[in-house]
Amino acid sequence: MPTLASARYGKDNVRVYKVHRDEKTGVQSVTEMTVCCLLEGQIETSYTKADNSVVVATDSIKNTIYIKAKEHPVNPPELYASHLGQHFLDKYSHINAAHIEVVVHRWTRMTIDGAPHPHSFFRDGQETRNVEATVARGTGIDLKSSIVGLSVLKSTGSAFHGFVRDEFTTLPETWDRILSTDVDCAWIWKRFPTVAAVQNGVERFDKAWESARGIIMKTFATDESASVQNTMYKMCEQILEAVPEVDKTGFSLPNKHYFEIDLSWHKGIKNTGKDAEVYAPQSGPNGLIKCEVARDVSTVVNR
Ligand SMILES: O=c1[nH]c(=O)c2[nH]c(=O)[nH]c2[nH]1
Repeated sequence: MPTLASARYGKDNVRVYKVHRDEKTGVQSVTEMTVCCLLEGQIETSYTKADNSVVVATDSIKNTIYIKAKEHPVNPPELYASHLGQHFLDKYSHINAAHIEVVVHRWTRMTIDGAPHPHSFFRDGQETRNVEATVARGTGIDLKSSIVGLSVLKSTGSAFHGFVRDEFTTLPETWDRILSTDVDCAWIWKRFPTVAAVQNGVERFDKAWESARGIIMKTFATDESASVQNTMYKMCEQILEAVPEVDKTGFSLPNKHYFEIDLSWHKGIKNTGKDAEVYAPQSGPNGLIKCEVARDVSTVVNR
């Protein structure tokens, strides 16, 4: 007999903008985010028996996302996601877990005539700050924070040699190459028992984001990279060192290739090896290198 093996539902792609107006200074600050909120619980009969009495309408879930953004700070997103998820458990006894995803888009304050502008912003890249929160009855709050879509490139200081050479290999070894990727870096927090525990010491979330972003940039720039694998591992080690409340961190990095172009067919132009200046950036295929690094073995076993 078929059995409902898993079920969750809710609203995705809810776009929210919130402004904070400092009445004293006249300075305004803005946050734009995209929210997904999915619920789990005793909702089986809505699937199996057409019983809508257990369904909190996804339209109501969308409304709740707005109301909670009005009632609570939306920064840091870890705190907002925790408040939002906890609400569904407090309000509906048959809901056992809320899965919240928040994507925060960049609105960076403009500098005009050398001074920060009080109410004008620009989008300085597609990078987002993301949070996934699972708020579960009797368990607590699991938070995963991430940086997604931070595009970086270095024009030297990267090598790749010593890899397997066999009858499938055409790639030459290189001691000097372009390295470029779109950083997707996540860090998983030790479980929080309550929203109050998330709130207590809430500065930890912005500090961790700043630390991770700084470590990623500095390591990418300064490491004499032997491979994407080794450089990302070095970043993970430093993030775990910098943020003691994080159990595990990891990366998913595309290796965006830039191919040399042999232009010798045109007047004998030299454009390869040490003479390479004009390259062809590739859209695909790309390498894709992932890893997770845990603080200790017990974390690997438990999660
Ligand atoms: O840093 C790299 N890691 C690889 O695994 C790999 N494979 C490849 O073709 N180029 C690269 N570069």
